Amino acid sequence: MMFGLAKNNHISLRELQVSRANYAYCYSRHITLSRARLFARKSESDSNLNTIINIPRANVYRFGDGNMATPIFKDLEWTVKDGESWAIVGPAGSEKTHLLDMLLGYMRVSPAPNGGIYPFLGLTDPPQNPLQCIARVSFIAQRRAAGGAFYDYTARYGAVREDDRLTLREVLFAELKNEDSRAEFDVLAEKLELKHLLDLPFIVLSNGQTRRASIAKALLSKPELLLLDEPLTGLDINHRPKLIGLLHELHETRKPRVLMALRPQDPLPEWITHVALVEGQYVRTQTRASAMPLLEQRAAPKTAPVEAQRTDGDELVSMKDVNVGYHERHVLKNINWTIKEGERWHLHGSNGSGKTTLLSLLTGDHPQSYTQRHLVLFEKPRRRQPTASLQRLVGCASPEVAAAFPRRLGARALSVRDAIATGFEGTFAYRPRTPEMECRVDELLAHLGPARWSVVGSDGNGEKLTADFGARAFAELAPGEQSIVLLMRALVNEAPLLVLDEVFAGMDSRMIAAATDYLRNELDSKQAVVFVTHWEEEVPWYGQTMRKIRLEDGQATIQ
Ligand SMILES: Nc1ncnc2c1ncn2[C@@H]1O[C@H](COP(=O)(O)OP(=O)(O)OP(=O)(O)O)[C@@H](O)[C@H]1O
Repeated sequence: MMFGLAKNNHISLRELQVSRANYAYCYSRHITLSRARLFARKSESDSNLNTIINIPRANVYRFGDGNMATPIFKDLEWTVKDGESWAIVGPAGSEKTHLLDMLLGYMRVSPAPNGGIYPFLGLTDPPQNPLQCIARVSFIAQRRAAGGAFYDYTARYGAVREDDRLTLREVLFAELKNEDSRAEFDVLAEKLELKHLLDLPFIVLSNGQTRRASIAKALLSKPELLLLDEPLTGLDINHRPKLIGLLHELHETRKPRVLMALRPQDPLPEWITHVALVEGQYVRTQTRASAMPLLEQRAAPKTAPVEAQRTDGDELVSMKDVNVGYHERHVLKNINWTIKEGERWHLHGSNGSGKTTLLSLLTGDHPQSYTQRHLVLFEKPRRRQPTASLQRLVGCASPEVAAAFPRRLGARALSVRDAIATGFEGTFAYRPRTPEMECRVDELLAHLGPARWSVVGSDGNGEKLTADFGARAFAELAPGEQSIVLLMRALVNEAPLLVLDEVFAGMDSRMIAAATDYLRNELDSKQAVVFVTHWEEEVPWYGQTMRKIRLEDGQATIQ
């Protein structure tokens, strides 16, 4: 439930004003030029008329940066013709996001392409405004998602009264332009498998359900171009091909054209004909055939087997016939599950199958954890286990924690070190630290800090890089950096149980490699882990003795 529906909501107001001003200027210039071209164009070739994206050769800067500053992208040359199907692929989430920002007008392209980035929008009279014709849906964690204060993500677990919350139907209906759009709405709800969720409060939708709803909302606004930032993140294995098929269908009919940013390890959809490979300051644009060998090289490295895990530990969690429901809706049905010391679990199942709900019982976040007949957590029935103790006994990183974590700026901003150290108590507030705590934070920063994953980390300057990173404001970090800091927060207390839900979301390949290495080699053999991902090969213990629990429609199968 962390993904807001507002388009581009991670852009600050200042940036938005600047870019709107820039767009207003470009748009009026675009209108003047396009009108002139519209009449002159009869003599132009068809191929010019079919240009969707046009950047002949340019550097790309942040607004406010002069031409002498280091560009975000250098010598970018990119032309997209109508009928071509492009994907932006790159190991670093932030670089792909910058390229999408540029397409949205949030970066300065120098020299500005004659007639604007999107010549095809200038073909009508009057020309269309790019700001209103392009929609972006982003699935990576938003940099300032929670703003300054912590918000109570557990509200979702209450039995929300359905009449006092905005339903999914209401959220989507707000996008309908007229009565005719109703029929399209029905088709879209069917195709994105949202029909059965329409009358639920929007707040209770699972991560995957929220992502599908975000796409529906963007499509109902009828853009000419839909930009999707890592659309496969958090989608279950069945929904991925369905979504990719739907996007293909839309792209073929140009309703709308689709451009998505993918990770190198995501399968490249069959219908993609061209790839813009983003690495550092350079974007290499090429055909699918020439990009494939490079993509295969860059896919996340497979993990090799290490030692078998222990199976003779004490019980940390015991659930018998656990049920969770809201009115007549049963979300968990008679779950029996025991977690012992040292066990490594992969929890998986379709979107909406109940994984987050199950984990919220372990972390004590769910009010119905108190009413279970048999839910024993760390040798005590849940009712006798205070929530504050559970917060210390369970190290947790999840999309919910990421969305709720405070992102204050200014005097009360949490530094990276402060943010990691909140994990000692499992809270979200600053706490003074003992020298031992400082040492533990140092240890984690050495293993998981920028010296391990930053592109400038290997030049012998690791200590300074780590120290500087530790002092930075958490709220100012890129989304992938925030994700790895929140993983460190979950690990810092060396809790007996770790709950790691979609922890790699938004991380770059190098960060994932460092985190995988830590989880495989540095945990105490007594620590138990529940790892949640829709990508089995991402589980650090993939291919080894690993326990699996699968949820389907609220029922568990232990494998
Ligand atoms: N308060 C509530 N009232 C009604 N239904 C709810 C409520 N909270 C959650 N649900 C429903 O419970 C189901 C399970 O949600 P949950 O978030 O546990 O799924 P999940 O397996 O974690 O999914 P995902 O993989 O998409 O994150 C969903 O269908 C969701 O809509």
